[in-house]
Amino acid sequence: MTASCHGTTTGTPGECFAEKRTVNIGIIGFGDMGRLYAQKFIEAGWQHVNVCDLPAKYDALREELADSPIRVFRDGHAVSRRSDFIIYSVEAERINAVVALYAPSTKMGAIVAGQTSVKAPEVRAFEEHMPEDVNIVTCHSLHGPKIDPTGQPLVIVRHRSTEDKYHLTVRILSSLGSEHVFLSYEEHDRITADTQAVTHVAFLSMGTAWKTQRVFPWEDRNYVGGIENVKVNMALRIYGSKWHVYAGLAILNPSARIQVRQYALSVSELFALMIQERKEEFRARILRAADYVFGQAGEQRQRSRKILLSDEVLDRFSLSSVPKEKRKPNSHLSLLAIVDCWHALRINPYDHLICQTPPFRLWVGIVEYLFNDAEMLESTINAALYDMDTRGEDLHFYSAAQGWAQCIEIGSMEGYQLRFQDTSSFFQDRLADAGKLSSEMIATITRHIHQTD
Ligand SMILES: NC(=O)C1=CN([C@@H]2O[C@H](COP(=O)(O)OP(=O)(O)OC[C@H]3O[C@@H](n4cnc5c(N)ncnc54)[C@H](OP(=O)(O)O)[C@@H]3O)[C@@H](O)[C@H]2O)C=CC1
Ligand SMILES: O=C(O)C(=O)Cc1ccc(O)cc1
Repeated sequence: MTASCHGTTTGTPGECFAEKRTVNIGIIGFGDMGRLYAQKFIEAGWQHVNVCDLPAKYDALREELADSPIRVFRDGHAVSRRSDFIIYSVEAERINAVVALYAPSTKMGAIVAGQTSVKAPEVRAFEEHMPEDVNIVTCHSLHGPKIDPTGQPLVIVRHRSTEDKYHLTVRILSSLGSEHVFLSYEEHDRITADTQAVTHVAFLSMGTAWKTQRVFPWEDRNYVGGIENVKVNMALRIYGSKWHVYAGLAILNPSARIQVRQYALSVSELFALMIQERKEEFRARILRAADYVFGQAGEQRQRSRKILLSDEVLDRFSLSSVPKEKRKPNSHLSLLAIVDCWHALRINPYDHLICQTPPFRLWVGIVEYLFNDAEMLESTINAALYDMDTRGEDLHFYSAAQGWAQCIEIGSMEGYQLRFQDTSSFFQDRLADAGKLSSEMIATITRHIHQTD
């Protein structure tokens, strides 16, 4: 084994060959993310990857993985006893119960990590149930299971660890090829409350608003082209995913309520100004928020832009066969409200790009697109105040956003599930197409960003 595999994180996969033959990696929860991680560890040359799901799935998994180097065990006890590094990749809502169950079987001196999207409950569970000799270095991949982890952010939280176990963890996680972001668990939860929980509320509310109007947005010329494509593709992408992922990260994150509450308040206060046609107040509030988030518009009335979505990329990814017509003015209440929300909470979304998920990157991208185009922003403000078609749509968006925020506020997982499934079943015929198209859109935009870095 070379020196670089001892106590440093700089060893290349080749240099760490010996440790890849001896270290046992464990994964408890062989769902979408557990599978992705197991595959990546095997591809990187780790020879002992031990996995389990619920005992009831043991036989089926053994059969499925009969020809795979991944080793299947009956339960988390069997995985924990033999593994040096163990990742819990289960539903956030279950993390405490699952950790409590398997913690006593953890190998002495091992490292435990979790993949849940919210870290406070996970760290609490590890602290409460793990023996004191166990190291806690946890992680969170900020992308879904169908996205290539290469270059995507991977948060690593060193919570309680010796130096060598911490570096071993980083070397193991380097197999994913992601960009490491080192944070405390509190920082992680504060930032992801914005990059994930609030972003999802905006897209979920768009979906619910379309559903209550019985509108399939890909059939409606108002939702075709430009930033509308991002709204439609991302909303449907979320509704095509597992509800527990979104419910867990919103309801169990202690910072999410504060931020979601402010987003709902921003929607509500802006909507009140709109329907009262209080133009001066409304316009001044939007521009103050814009100055805070994007800086003062300079001589060319340009504000700062970092994501730089192009018209060509935006127009390329449409679910619709309806031709794009001249852009119809829209209030973009969802976008105005997020800038107002960032302003109210003194959040700089560009600082949060360190924890960007694909939907957040696109969200910031379309917001800056709107706020950078002075003409479009003025027509948006006018539509918000005086366009009666837009007002009807905004009423539905307003109601949906309040409903989602209340559901998160009261912390109802069941309510979240019912609301989520109610809207996703309305769109069910197009969810698969939207998932594919949005992944292509994300891949194109990721390439574009890396080329312009
Ligand atoms: N999907 C995503 O985009 C991302 C998800 N995450 C987080 O990663 C975690 C896993 O998500 P994901 O893989 O998508 O979810 P999945 O539902 O696909 O996987 C979770 C798996 O854990 C199993 N499980 C539950 N209890 C136990 C147990 N006691 N022992 C062993 N296995 C158990 C579940 O079984 P069953 O289904 O029968 O309950 C399921 O197969 C979540 O906390 C999520 O928030 C993080 C980043 C991205
Ligand atoms: O749509 C996507 O790609 C996502 O952003 C998925 C996602 C869901 C939960 C996470 O904790 C991280 C990423």
